[in-house]
Amino acid sequence: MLKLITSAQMHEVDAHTISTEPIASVDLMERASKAFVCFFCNHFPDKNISIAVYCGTGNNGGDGLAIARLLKANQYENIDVKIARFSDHATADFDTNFTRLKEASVPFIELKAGDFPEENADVIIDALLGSGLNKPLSGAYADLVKHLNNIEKKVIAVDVPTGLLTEGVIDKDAIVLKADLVITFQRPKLNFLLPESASFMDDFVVVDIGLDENFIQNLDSNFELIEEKDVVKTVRPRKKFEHKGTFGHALLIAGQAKTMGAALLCSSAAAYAGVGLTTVCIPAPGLTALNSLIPEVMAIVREEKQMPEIEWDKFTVIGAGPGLGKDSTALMEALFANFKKSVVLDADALNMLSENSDWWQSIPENSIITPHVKEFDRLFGAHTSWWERLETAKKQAAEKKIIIVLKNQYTIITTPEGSQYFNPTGNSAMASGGMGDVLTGIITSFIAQKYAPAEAALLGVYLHGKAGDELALNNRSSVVLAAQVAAQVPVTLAKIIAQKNG
Ligand SMILES: NC(=O)C1=CN([C@@H]2O[C@H](COP(=O)(O)OP(=O)(O)OC[C@H]3O[C@@H](n4cnc5c(N)ncnc54)[C@H](O)[C@@H]3O)[C@@H](O)[C@H]2O)[C@@H](O)CC1
Ligand SMILES: Nc1ncnc2c1ncn2[C@@H]1O[C@H](COP(=O)(O)OP(=O)(O)O)[C@@H](O)[C@H]1O
Ligand SMILES: [K+]
Repeated sequence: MLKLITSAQMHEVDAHTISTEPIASVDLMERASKAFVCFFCNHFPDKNISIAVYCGTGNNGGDGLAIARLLKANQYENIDVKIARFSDHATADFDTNFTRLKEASVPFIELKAGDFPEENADVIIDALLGSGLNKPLSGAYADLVKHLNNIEKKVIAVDVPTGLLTEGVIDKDAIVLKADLVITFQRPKLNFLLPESASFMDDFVVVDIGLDENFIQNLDSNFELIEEKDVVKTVRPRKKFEHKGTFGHALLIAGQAKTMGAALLCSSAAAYAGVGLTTVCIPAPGLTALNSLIPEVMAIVREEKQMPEIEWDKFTVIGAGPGLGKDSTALMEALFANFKKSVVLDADALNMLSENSDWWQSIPENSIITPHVKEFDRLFGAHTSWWERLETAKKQAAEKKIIIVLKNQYTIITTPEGSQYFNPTGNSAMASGGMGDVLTGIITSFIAQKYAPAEAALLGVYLHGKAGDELALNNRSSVVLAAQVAAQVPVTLAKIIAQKNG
């Protein structure tokens, strides 16, 4: 896991690294600037492009000055620097780099508030403000950023897009210099992982600047980014002599006439993810489709008005909700009355739960809910920002002793203990119907296979996204369908297990 930290903590890490490595802060700035330039040179190999580096007078601006000098040393000849000296304050490392810039004869001008020259460069490097932002942009900075946004150039931001808060509620009307790419130092900033950042930046990459990792990992933060090695550590390869009884029996309660596909998708995904036995509880019209698509899955047929006979004790885990419709409250109540092990609730199970809040007290501890944003808000009330949703998830997971999987580009898994794990896998080719149903099947399958529910959630979310990445990225496919992801899971899983075996 990579611990994710606030800007204030990042400043602590800088200070700690400077004093204990030890390294002069201006040398750390040089190291950060080199890391930026190294990525930039690979990304923009054409040395003839014209580049304008906009610098503030803090350390982000200091980085900008060092970057301009290093780019010139790397044979980028068409460089000029624009310094936004809108106050008397400049950091010592800015001043040192200003002297070095002049020594290296990189052309520069100092901008005057309200009088900005025309910009003809191909690329703008944004080194105006970084993680030191402590209030919304106003005055000359706001004017400059609006001016640069209007000219619609390619913008590469240093560490943070100017004007974007790295954590806390992002104001959707904030004045931010929109970046095509952010080359950020050491860690993704928390807000880069929340959907509101999409209005201000298209993408980011993280470059290592050699800060003290041990110190970062020991900082007090409940936010973590899942790494592949965590998943490699968690998976358990199958052993000789293990049989279907070893891998549990999952029941999925899903599907209705119009949305039978959801039942097929979640139950097949459970089977592909390796559960020993899968049963799906569906209405009769789904039976032929089920048997044709995936004969390995067994069925409990339910009639419209009649409760099906379910031997609850037979099942290791139950996943409920995909395509279920909202008129299955009696079945859900029977589930909660009869089944005391972890359940996985998704889709219509969550929609019914939001209208039957007394069910909460019957949901077994360490159960998992997998809402997308609308289901989350239906359950816990409307939110105006994702930062607030993070706080709500933490509070609700602790109060209800459940694991909350809030789905998105970077799905967030919140445990009852208050940890919040961001998942890095997955891509927009997966934004297609049925994808969540597959995730429900996968997580249910891992619980059946005796992974602890939090492990099953982490493993399931990571693998689901990774399977989608393999399909979309390796095949250059712009759309991936849910059934393809389900069928890819065993392949993805095998690659993870192979890493474990060395
Ligand atoms: N040793 C370090 O601390 C390192 C810092 N690095 C760079 O330093 C940056 C952080 O530098 P600083 O802390 O100097 O901060 P910034 O350069 O981001 O901002 C400079 C100053 O601007 C002022 N400011 C904040 N919000 C403002 C607003 N809305 N309008 C006008 N002025 C505002 C603040 O006084 C702030 O300290 C990082 O983003 C990174 O680019 C890197 O060089 C790596 C090492
Ligand atoms: N842009 C994306 N990047 C990563 N994952 C995505 C993206 N779009 C969708 N997904 C994943 O697909 C799933 C969609 O779930 P959900 O909205 O419940 O779909 P459905 O209701 O159609 O089954 C989630 O796991 C989500 O993380
Ligand atoms: K910046």
